[in-house]
Amino acid sequence: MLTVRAPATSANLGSGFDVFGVALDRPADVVRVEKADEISIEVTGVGSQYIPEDPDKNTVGAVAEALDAPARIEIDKGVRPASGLGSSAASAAAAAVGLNELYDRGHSREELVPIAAKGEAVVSGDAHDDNVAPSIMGGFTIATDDGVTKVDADIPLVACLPDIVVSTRDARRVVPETARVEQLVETVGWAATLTTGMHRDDPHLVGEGMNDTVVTPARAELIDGYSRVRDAALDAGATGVTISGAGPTVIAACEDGDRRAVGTAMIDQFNAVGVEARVYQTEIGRGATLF
Ligand SMILES: Nc1ncnc2c1ncn2[C@@H]1O[C@H](COP(=O)(O)OP(=O)(O)OP(=O)(O)O)[C@@H](O)[C@H]1O
Ligand SMILES: N[C@@H](CCO)C(=O)O
Repeated sequence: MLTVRAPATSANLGSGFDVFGVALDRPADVVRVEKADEISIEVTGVGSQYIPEDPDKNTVGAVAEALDAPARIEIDKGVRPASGLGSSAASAAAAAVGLNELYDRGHSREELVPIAAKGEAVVSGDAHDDNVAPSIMGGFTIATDDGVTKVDADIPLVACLPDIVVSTRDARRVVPETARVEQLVETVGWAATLTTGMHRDDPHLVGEGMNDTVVTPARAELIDGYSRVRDAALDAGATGVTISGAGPTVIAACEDGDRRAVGTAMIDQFNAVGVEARVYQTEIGRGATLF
């Protein structure tokens, strides 16, 4: 049996809707694959009771189909589903890397990205690459129709996951259909600033670029306490705060020594509105690892 660990990810980062993503050092899914005559899936771990084992409904089933790689697939979930931490993508990324190796398909990591994204289409109706790209390749990724550009960045992060469920499918329904030209201009500025920050390992530039006036305000309505959590994190030293992926996780960039204070401030504010939450003090990490 072959084992793969694929990390949680945070997509969008404010200004990079459906384009930017980062691999998080933790949490992660662990997927084991073994050749078989047909696809079978077993799911254990965090939130496994909400994850279908039917290959037509699980992201890894679509990946096995796309690679023509029937297998017995065991998923040990470390990333809670419907979290905004790329839970469905972590399993898909791990399966893509594992099955590619198991069947010696010879795809590069970049070539595996659109294959793993077929799994995302199963759950959200849309094959966006921004979670699977960093989960497979690691670092900060820019995923466009032309491919994936990766930067190995070193930025401290805090991800605060409240005990609320927001499905990507629902969160995509509230995305506005249009934006004003001024919003386009400011978004380009923030995205360029964030990308420069990643190249320089500068949490201040990254934080400055974690801004968005189009998608994030619409989605914030789905997350109880979002504004107060964001304000408290900034007061505690965060350099930027936004919704992670489709939410409900809230992600903050900060200096190394500020992670604990930022995390505590975020949990306190979720608790103040009656929502339990947990924090991952993390950083940008590596992509899927084969064992
Ligand atoms: N292997 C899998 N792991 C997790 N969720 C899965 C998997 N296969 C199917 N699903 C379904 O996908 C949905 C969760 O995916 P969704 O994209 O909404 O959340 P997420 O991956 O945590 O978020 P985001 O993409 O915003 O970071 C759940 O309905 C879950 O049952
Ligand atoms: N870019 C996607 C990530 C979630 O899968 C979104 O925000 O809807």
